[in-house]
Amino acid sequence: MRTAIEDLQVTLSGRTVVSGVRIVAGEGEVAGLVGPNGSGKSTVLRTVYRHLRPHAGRVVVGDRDVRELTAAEAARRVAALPQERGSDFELSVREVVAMGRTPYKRAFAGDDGRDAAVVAEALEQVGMAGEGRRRFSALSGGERQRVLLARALAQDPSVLVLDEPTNHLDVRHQVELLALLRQQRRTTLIALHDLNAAASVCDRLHVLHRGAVVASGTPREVLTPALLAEVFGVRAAVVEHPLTGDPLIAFDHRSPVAREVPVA
Ligand SMILES: Nc1ncnc2c1ncn2[C@@H]1O[C@H](COP(=O)(O)OP(=O)(O)OP(=O)(O)O)[C@@H](O)[C@H]1O
Repeated sequence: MRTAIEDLQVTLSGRTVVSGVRIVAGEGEVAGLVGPNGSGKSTVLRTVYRHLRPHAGRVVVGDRDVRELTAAEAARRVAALPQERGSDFELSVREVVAMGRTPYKRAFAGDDGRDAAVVAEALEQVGMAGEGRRRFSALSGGERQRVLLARALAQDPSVLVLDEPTNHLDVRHQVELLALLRQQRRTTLIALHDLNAAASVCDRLHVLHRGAVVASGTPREVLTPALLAEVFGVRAAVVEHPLTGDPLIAFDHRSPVAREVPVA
């Protein structure tokens, strides 16, 4: 479902943390939010999954402002893998993933066969089939993350919101997760620190810097050496990936550029 973040402003503890943010993710598009620490990526995503209320502006999913939806309607439209990930569920893996089916249930209804099939498929997609009986609290950080992604997939949302989903994942699971997102063709908003991963998985990138969007476009348009120097304070060459043809950023780990260069 098309998702539009319109002129968003968020104020936290009296401080304007993001302002004037406009981001549109078209139907089926993977829209990436990238930017340095503290640039506002999580804050923007939190307004999409209604963890934060905007001070001004709005988030429109399909034809509805997310603030006007009931909790169940919102949960059927938007599922999130937030940065703050619970670890204290005294539940099994399967029970955690089954929580994703809640917005489809009537009060006191039990699991039906379809719910069980959706849960099983979601676990399969994240490579956790066969782990359903394990205690969630006994999993490693990366395993928990995959289970929470399965919960979001089981929610079968129109829009998926992922905040740093590759944190904690080993390289194989990073690659698998990104491939899964590409296959899904589901409208997705994703914050990523790994710019090469962002270049390979995102249709469009939106670069946040000090709470504002300073560039939007395809990865090729956006990820230029000049932008990497200005926004991220790094020296890098952008070449073509020899296997995929995607932009590939080769960082110069020996010499950062001066920070605090004003952005045009
Ligand atoms: N409750 C709060 N009160 C005041 N300031 C806050 C609060 N929560 C976050 N901030 C500030 O808002 C700014 C944006 O934070 P946010 O978490 O959105 O950035 P981010 O781009 O996701 O960062 P990171 O890459 O480090 O995860 C930061 O300067 C942060 O310190």
